[in-house]
Amino acid sequence: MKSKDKSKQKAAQAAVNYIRDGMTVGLGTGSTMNYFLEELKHHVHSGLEIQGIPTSKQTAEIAKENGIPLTDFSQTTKIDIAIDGADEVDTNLQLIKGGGGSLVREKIVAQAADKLIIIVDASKRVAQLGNFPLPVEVIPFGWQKTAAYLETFGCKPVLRMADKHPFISDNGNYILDCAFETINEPERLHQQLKQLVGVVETGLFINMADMIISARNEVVEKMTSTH
Ligand SMILES: O=C[C@H](O)[C@H](O)[C@H](O)COP(=O)(O)O
Repeated sequence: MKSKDKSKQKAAQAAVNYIRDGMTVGLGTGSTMNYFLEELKHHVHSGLEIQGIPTSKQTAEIAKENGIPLTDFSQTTKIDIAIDGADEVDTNLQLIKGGGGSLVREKIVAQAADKLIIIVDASKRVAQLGNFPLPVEVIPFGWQKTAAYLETFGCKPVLRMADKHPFISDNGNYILDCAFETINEPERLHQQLKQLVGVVETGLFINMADMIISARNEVVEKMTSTH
């Protein structure tokens, strides 16, 4: 296993310790989360009783294959904890997410959860956000116009493609990957972009993470938020 994968797995294993019997658990999306689902599967098979809320069709499928029980989000009154990956994490626990295109559902589930734990390999930790192009989910209608407005905020938006066609999110939308030179004020930028008609959501997760669990090979580090 490559060192980055080992690190993702270590962080995922550390996060499973926060899951208790009876919890409703938000299940994020991505390769790091897949390690978490693998780990959770073992605990469920050993008797851990949880209900999962998947943040994507992909995660729902993997959870089902692994025998992890899922529940209907619309009928859920409380999510005790959500676990998810991230593309970048800064020193204030602000995040860029959406590399896998699931940012909207991830953010809805994270917002509904009492606690959000982010699991990453340590290479995702940065002093300042912005090296990773910011995913912004947009309505397909007039996306070129939305992209032009986004550009005025100092980025180069690129329409995400999959097999020579625009990538379509689980919500039927497009993703514009917006490369900024750097993001100095993530909260302000998120608010500004959110105001544009056509923007559904940005991949900036501001003041949402309660804990970051990062790993470099065997070494696991935890950062907790004060917000
Ligand atoms: O849309 C995808 C998510 O925000 C992922 O959590 C994020 O892209 C990190 O994915 P990975 O664990 O594969 O690096």
